[in-house]
Amino acid sequence: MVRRASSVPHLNSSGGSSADSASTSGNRRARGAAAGSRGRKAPTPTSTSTSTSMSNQRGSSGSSSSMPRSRSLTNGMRRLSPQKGTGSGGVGGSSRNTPYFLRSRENEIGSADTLEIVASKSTGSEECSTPEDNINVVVRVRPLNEKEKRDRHGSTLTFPGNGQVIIEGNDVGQKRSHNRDSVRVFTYNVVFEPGATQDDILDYSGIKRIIEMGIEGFSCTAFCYGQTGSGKTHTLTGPPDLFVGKPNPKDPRHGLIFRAFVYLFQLIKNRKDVNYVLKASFMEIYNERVIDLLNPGSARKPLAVRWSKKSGGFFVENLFTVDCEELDDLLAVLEEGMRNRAVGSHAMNDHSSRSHTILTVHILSDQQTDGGVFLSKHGKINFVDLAGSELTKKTMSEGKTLEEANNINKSLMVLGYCISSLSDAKKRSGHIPYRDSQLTKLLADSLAGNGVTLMIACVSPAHYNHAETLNTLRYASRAKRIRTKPVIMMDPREALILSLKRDIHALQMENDHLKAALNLHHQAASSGPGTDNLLDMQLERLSSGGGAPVPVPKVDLERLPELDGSELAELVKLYMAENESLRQENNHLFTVRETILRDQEIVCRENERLLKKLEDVNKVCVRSPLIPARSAISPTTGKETPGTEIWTNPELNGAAVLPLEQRMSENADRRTDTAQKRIDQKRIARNILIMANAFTKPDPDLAKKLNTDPENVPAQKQATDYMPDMLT
Ligand SMILES: Nc1ncnc2c1ncn2[C@@H]1O[C@H](COP(=O)(O)OP(=O)(O)OP(=O)(O)O)[C@@H](O)[C@H]1O
Repeated sequence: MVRRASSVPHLNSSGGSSADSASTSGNRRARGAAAGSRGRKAPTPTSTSTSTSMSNQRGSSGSSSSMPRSRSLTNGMRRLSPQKGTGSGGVGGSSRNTPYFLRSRENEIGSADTLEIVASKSTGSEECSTPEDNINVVVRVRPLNEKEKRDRHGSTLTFPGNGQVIIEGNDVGQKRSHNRDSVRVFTYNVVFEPGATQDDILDYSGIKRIIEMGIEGFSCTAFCYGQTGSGKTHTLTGPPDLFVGKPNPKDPRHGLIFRAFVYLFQLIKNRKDVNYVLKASFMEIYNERVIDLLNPGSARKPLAVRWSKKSGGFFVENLFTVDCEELDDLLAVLEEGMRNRAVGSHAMNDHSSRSHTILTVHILSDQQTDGGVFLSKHGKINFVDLAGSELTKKTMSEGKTLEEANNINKSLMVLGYCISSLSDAKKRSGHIPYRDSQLTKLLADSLAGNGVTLMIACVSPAHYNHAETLNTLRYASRAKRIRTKPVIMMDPREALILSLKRDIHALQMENDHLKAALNLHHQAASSGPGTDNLLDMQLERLSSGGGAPVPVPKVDLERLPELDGSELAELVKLYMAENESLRQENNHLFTVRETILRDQEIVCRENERLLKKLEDVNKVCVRSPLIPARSAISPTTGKETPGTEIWTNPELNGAAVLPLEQRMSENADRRTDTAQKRIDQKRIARNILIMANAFTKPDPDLAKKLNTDPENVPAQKQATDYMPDMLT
C-alpha cells in the first residue's frame, strides 16, 4: 500500500482502512484477470499483430473513493493525473497537504511554461516545495523475502506518512536504539510500502504523467535505482518467471512497463485528431558494452555510443528500432529484450540483472492545427532498469559475476557523481562526468537536459541491508534536488509562427516569380498587336484590389519566450493576416497564369499549323526544278549539289537586293514574340504566293515532241493551276 498523509498507521488520508485498501487491491487484481489477451510474435520492423484488450483492465477504478490516496504526489503529478487523487476528497485531502497553484495559461498544455509550478512551503519537507522539481522521486520498499523472514531479519524502515520514510540506526543484533542521531528521516514524492501492488505503482508513481508528457513531445525517463535484490526489475517488469515461455497478459504481476504500454495505447486511441507513430528499441549496457537486445546477434557485438551534434546528446549507433503499430508489438519488444538480456545468479538474487537495460519508446506525432499547419513532435519514454549495486562480499561474486559486479558498481558510482554534482547548486554549472561511463552518457539528457524524469528508488527493509538502503535513500534524496528544464520538442506557438513564416516566404517567392513572369509577358504583349485584354484586366485588378500585405514586425525567434500571451497572439494574428493577403494575391496570379498558359497554347497550335504548311511548301519546292528547298540531286552524278539546300526566291533573282542594314532595321526594334510571329507568318504567306506564281508546270506535249522525260522539259509559266493550302 502507499503510505500517505495520515497519522493513523495503514490508513490513507481519505479515511479508508487497511482492509479497504486490501479489498481494493483484490478487486483490481480481479479486474486485471478479466482482461483479454492475444498471442504476440517476435518484433520485426514490419511486425503487426492484433492488440490486446488490456486497455479496459483498469476500468473505472480511477476515482474510487476507496482507493488509497497519496498525500505526497507531486503537484505536477496531480495536475496530469486528475483521475487519481485530485479533488476535494483526493490525494491532498489532508489538511497538511501542500497548497499549490499553476502559473500557466490555458490551452498551453505541453509547453514548457505549464510545467512551472509554484508550490508554497510544504509542512512535509523542503524538497517538496522546490519549484520546477522535475526529477520526481518515489521510493518502493519491497517486502521481506522468505529467507529474510526465516532468518528473522527485522525491518529497518518505518513509515510515518507524508511521503516520509524513517531509517533506524545501524545497530543490527543489538537492542534497537532510537537515538535521534542515528535515526534519519527522508521525504519523497511518494513512498510505497511493502504491501503496495504493481497497480499502485502505475497509479501513484507519476508514470502516467511521464507517459502523457511523452505523448506531448517531451523526452521522459523512468528509472529504477537500488541495491541488488531490492526489486527494481520486479517493479519495472514483474517477477522473472513472467517471461518464461509465453507471457500471460492477464497476469496481475506485470510490472510498470507493461502497464505503461497499455496506458499509452489507451491515450493514443483517444486522440483521434493526432497521427501517432510508435517505435521502440531495447538495449543493455553490459560490462560497458552496449548490446542491442532486439538484434544481439550470436556474437553480441557491441554498438558504438556517439555524440550527435544535431541533437546535442549521445546516441547508440545502428540500434535496431521496431515500428509498433499495436500494443502487442510493444509487448513483443519487451518480451524479446527480457529474453536476451544478461541475467546471473548470486547469493542475494537468483535472477540478478547483470546489465543496465534501456527500453525506449519513441512517440512521433503529427497534428493539424486550426490554421491547417501540421505540427510534428517527437516525444520519447525511456524505461531504465539499472543493475543493482552490490557488496561483492555479500553477494559472494567471483569470476565472471565479479567482473560484472565491478563494472556495475563503477558505472553506478559515476551515476552517483553526476547526481551529486547536479544536485549541488554550486557544482551544477561545472563539469559533470557524463563521459565516464556509457550509462551516464545515455542518461545525461534524462538527468539534466530537457527531459522529465521519474526515479523509483527500490530498497530492502531488512536490517542486514541497512547500509545499502541508507545509501539508496541518500541518492534518491539528492536526485530530488536535481532540476531539469523540460521542453517540448516543438512548442506549438513557435511551430505555428515558424510554419506561418515559412508559408509566407514560400508565397512571397512564388509571388515574385509569377510577377517577374507576368512582367515579361506584359511588356512583350504591349508591344505587339492585340495585347491581351484579359491579362491587363487581371494585372490591374491585382494591383488595385490585392492590397499590400499587412506589415509584420520582425521578431527575433529567441525572444519569443519573453513575449507575453497577448503579444504572441497579436503576432500570430498579423502573420495570419499577411498570409491571407498573400494567398489572395497568389490566387489572382494563378488566374493570370492560367490565361497566359491558354495564350501560349493557342500560339503553339498556330506554330504547329504553320510548320505543317511549311512542310507542304517544301514538298512543292522539291517537285519544282527551279526552287529546290532541299539539296538538289545532280542528274549526272546522282549526288547532292553543294549549296542548293539554300532556297532563293526566284522572283528576287536579279532584282535589287536591299542593303543589309535596311534589312536588319526590320528587326532593330525589339519585337515581341507574337509580333515577330505575325511578321513571319505574313512573310511565309507572301513567299508561298510568290512561289505559287513562280510555279511552272512541265509541258507534256513538248516533252513528247522532244521525246524526253517531262521533268527535263523547260517549264511554262503557270499562275493558278497549283495553289498551296495556305493561300486557298
Ligand atoms: N515488491 C515486491 N513484491 C514481491 N516480491 C518482490 C518485490 N520486489 C522484489 N521482489 C522479489 O525479490 C527478488 C529480487 O527482485 P529483483 O530481481 O526485482 O531485484 P533487482 O533489484 O532487480 O535485483 P538486481 O539488481 O540484482 O537485478 C525477486 O524474486 C522479486 O520477485
